[in-house]
Amino acid sequence: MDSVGIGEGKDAAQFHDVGSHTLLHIAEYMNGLNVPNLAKLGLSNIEEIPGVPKADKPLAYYTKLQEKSVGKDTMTGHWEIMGLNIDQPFNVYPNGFPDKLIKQIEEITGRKVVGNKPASGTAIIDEYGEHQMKTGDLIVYTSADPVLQIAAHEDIIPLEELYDICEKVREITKDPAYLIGRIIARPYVGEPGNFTRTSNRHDYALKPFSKTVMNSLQDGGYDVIAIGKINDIFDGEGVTEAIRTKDNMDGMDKLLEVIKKDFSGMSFLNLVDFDALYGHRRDPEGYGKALEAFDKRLDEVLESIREDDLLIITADHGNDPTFPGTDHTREYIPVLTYAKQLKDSGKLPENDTFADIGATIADNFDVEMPNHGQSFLPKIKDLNEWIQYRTN
Ligand SMILES: O=P(O)(O)O[C@H]1O[C@H](CO)[C@@H](O)[C@H]1O
Ligand SMILES: [Mn+2]
Ligand SMILES: [Mn+2]
Repeated sequence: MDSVGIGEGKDAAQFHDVGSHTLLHIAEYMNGLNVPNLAKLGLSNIEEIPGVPKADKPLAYYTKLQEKSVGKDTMTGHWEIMGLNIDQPFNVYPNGFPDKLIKQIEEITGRKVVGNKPASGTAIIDEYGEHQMKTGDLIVYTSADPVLQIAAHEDIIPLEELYDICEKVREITKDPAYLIGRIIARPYVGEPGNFTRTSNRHDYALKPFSKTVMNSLQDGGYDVIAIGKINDIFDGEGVTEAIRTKDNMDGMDKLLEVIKKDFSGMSFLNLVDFDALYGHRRDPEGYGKALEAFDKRLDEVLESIREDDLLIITADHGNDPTFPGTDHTREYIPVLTYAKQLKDSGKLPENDTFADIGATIADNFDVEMPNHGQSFLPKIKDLNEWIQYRTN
């Protein structure tokens, strides 16, 4: 659940995020969230969320985790979940990108650049879209995240060309001096005053700085099925199959297809709408409705998972839609760990790294453990019974 944080992290002050709480503030705004599946798994046992009854006997083992890495962006969050600790932050560009880079982009693309500042993606196309339609200039912008985004009208700069431009910009910014996490193609359509972005967005990320649990799984001969943005976030590292999605509901459809097929390993789904359509847009109502729609689809997930499947529901950072600004918030992430075979449930330790999740997965498959994180498995009481079950 991209950006579904559960309260300010211990170090929120360093990120100017004191008081942020994505789940709580959405639930307050909605006068209570209607998420019965998350409720029975134990969401309010982590921390009470308005409208979400605390389960007497939650189905899941639950906790919240503090981020260890020095960033609150998507790549940092996901990489940490898969066992890394990013102690050297990516670069951010609050005053835009250096002239030298902009000139280089103009040279290799033969197009002029406009924008070159931090902006919200919908606002920047309102500002420069009409100009782009007239001139074919590239709209380059960034945010509080380490991203270089290029917005282009699909009728003016064809998708193929936009992707090609982004690949080239990715190449020239691999120089460690830049340390830009992602180059992102942001295509849109429509007329001035009525532009909309399309699902043809494409991210070109740096490769993870070292081996992740996904690489360990792949090396161990397991499948790693990436659904949604996951393949981009890891630049394909450790991914054995990548499935693209159009939106959250399509992501849930694809997840259900994967759950029903025969494979051995991990499937990793990212639901980005929470973040992109509602968190950054500061739309608590849309966010709340999206959480409720997600929860409805959990009916099917809880039904379809097999006896030997382990389901982990979590997030990568916060994005409190009631907080000032339009950026991510440094928050704890919720963790719900469920398997049909588990007869017990309870609280897991509140550790200081998201890497506990990757460590749990590596431990589960008995592949190389990451350098960070501790597996939950020893804390899960009836695990022996479960392991016996799944190895039979
Ligand atoms: O405002 P938009 O274009 O949605 O950009 C958002 O999307 C970027 C990548 O997730 C974030 O860095 C944030 O800036
Ligand atoms: Mn994210
Ligand atoms: Mn985001």
